[in-house]
Amino acid sequence: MVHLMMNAVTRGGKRRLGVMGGTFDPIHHGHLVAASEVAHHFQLDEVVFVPTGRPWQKAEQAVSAPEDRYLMTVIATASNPRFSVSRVDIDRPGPTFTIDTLRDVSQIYGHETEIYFITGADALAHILTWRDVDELFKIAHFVGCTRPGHVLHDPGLPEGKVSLIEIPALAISSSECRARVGAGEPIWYLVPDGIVQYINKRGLYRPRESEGMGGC
Ligand SMILES: Nc1ncnc2c1ncn2[C@@H]1O[C@H](COP(=O)(O)OP(=O)(O)OP(=O)(O)O)[C@@H](O)[C@H]1O
Ligand SMILES: O=C(O)c1ccc[n+]([C@@H]2O[C@H](COP(=O)([O-])O)[C@@H](O)[C@H]2O)c1
Repeated sequence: MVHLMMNAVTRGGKRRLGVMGGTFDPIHHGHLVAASEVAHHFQLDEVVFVPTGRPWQKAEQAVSAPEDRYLMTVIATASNPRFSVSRVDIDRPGPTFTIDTLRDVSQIYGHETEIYFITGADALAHILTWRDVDELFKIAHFVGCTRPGHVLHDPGLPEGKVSLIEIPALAISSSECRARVGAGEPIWYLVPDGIVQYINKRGLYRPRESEGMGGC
């Protein structure tokens, strides 16, 4: 079910592009289901996943190499013809701001494209802290996905610029996946099979001494 905070999203026969930004460390089925549900409800022609380069609000935490996160995103989305992955954020030097993501994407896809920025309810709650927030709402419509454990307390979002969509609850997070791998617990079926294999192959999320001692 879709809860619209505005009554209608303009259509006008334009191409509709979903943009899903995230750290994707690693990408998991929560991300993929959210993108799929938003694509279905808003009849998006394509969803482009954009792994962050340097997520400035996660500066305090260790984040895997951009190239690993990019490759995992490619692997996870490869089987869906409507999903693609962009390098714009990982190739841009400096901290990642969504305003730059949206400017780059709209330049690549052209101004005849309506952009829907897909994000979780947790991220949306902090959107007013994002760089050039007023400009963001001029470039894209924002779609906030409900996420288990996160209730959106409207921080004062502009009317008509944001929609909320309830998606099937998948209580998965990247941090939980990383913790499970670190503890030697399985992440099969929380992430696509190819991601389990990529994490094993690259030894991601493991304490150094246990490297090579088994699979996820
Ligand atoms: N299970 C989920 N359901 C719905 N949205 C999700 C889910 N997991 C993540 N998201 C959303 O996807 C976007 C990108 O998420 P991100 O890459 O930071 O993953 P994460 O699981 O939130 O990571 P971490 O646990 O490290 O914070 C965010 O907007 C986030 O809210
Ligand atoms: O533009 C900003 O200031 C900004 C601040 C925090 C997060 N974001 C974006 O929000 C998306 C989700 O981020 P994260 O860290 O929850 O994976 C991702 O595309 C980030 O670039 C953007």
